[in-house]
Amino acid sequence: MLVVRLLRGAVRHARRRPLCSTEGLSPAACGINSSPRRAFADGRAQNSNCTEIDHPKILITGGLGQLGVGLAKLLRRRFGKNNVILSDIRKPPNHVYHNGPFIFSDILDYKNLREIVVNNNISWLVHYSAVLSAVGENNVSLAKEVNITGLHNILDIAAEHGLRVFVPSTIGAFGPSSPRDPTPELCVQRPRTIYGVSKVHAELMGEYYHHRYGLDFRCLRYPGIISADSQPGGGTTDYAVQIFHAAVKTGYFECNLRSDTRLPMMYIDDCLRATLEILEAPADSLTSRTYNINAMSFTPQDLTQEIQKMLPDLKVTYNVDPVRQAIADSWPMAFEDSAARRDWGWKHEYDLPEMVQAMLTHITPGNQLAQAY
Ligand SMILES: NC(=O)c1ccc[n+]([C@@H]2O[C@H](COP(=O)([O-])OP(=O)(O)OC[C@H]3O[C@@H](n4cnc5c(N)ncnc54)[C@H](O)[C@@H]3O)[C@@H](O)[C@H]2O)c1
Ligand SMILES: C[C@@H](O)[C@H](N)C(=O)O
Repeated sequence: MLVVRLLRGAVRHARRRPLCSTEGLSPAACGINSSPRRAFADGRAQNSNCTEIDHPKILITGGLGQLGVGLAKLLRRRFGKNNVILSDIRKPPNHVYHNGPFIFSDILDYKNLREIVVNNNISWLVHYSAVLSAVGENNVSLAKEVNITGLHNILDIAAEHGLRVFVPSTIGAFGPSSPRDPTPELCVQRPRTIYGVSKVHAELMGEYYHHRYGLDFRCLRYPGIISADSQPGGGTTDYAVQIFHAAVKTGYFECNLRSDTRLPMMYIDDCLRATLEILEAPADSLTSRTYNINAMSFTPQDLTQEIQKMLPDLKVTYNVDPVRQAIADSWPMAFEDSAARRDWGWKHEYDLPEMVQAMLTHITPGNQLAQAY
């Protein structure tokens, strides 16, 4: 009886709402959304209104990692400095603190997260908090807590408040039984890491909430991301960032993956632009809620040779880390991303030579990681 009453209330509420004219609004944004954790409990479901989608107020969780600060910069250029709030559980460096709104937010604290969303009138949520692949294998319970319990909090809050929510997945959501060269959008997903398992869980939960509650869930499976001014957070693809700093600083790098380990990779500018593009894509252009995106694939040997074209003295030796190598050997070697290209016009700009040139241009002696963090 209670459920019937609440559903009737939700239908009445949806009828009272004005029709949305903005193109691309999801059912969530247009008011047929119900949240699992509270709306069914007290009938007070809230919904985004249409103008919030044109002028979103955005919260980025886990924003002090490799990707968050760059994304905040891009989104602030597009939507205004004060409309993008970075959050994390760590203290931001001064340059980040002074560049726009920053707030403490632990995704495991549901009540605090909810207060932040309500008090700041958040309409889009970019969920970047995570424990990455290599760190996750060293601390499975932390990875379960952050990547699974934390995700549940995010999805419930997003559904409750009618938010558009972006959750990145990864090449790590595939495993040794997936086709690896290339890996299609839809295929067997049996990852062998807690990171991968938690990301498959995130994809499926987000898609379930979309169908069950109308949540505007959007997800991209990122390749390994390569960035000049932010450190990677403990993943299997970290070598592809570290090699540049070693090349410029000492001319010597010890690689923890075998020289022939081929993995899909992407320059950060392409990754962040893809994220903005999927966030802005009209809902009716999306035939899926989870997309592969691809740019390039290379081995440590390919990367070394490309860097040596500009820094011929670079020397690389190999000291394989068995944990990272086993992970890399179970991941895609190349990624198939035709659905993203077809549905919302995804197109990468950086292949290996352009990426190497951009990285070495950014990593000048006056612009080292140590100074950025
Ligand atoms: N960087 C990549 O190569 C890559 C590739 C594929 C997918 N991704 C995904 O993109 C997202 C961002 O990646 P990243 O490289 O910036 O990660 P990162 O590891 O560099 O940063 C993650 C951030 O999450 C924060 N965090 C940890 N526990 C938290 C908690 N309880 N509450 C709030 N924040 C918490 C950390 O402090 C950290 O700043 C992640 O979801 C990751 O899985 C990244
Ligand atoms: C690929 C990605 O998810 C991350 N860089 C990791 O290696 O864990």
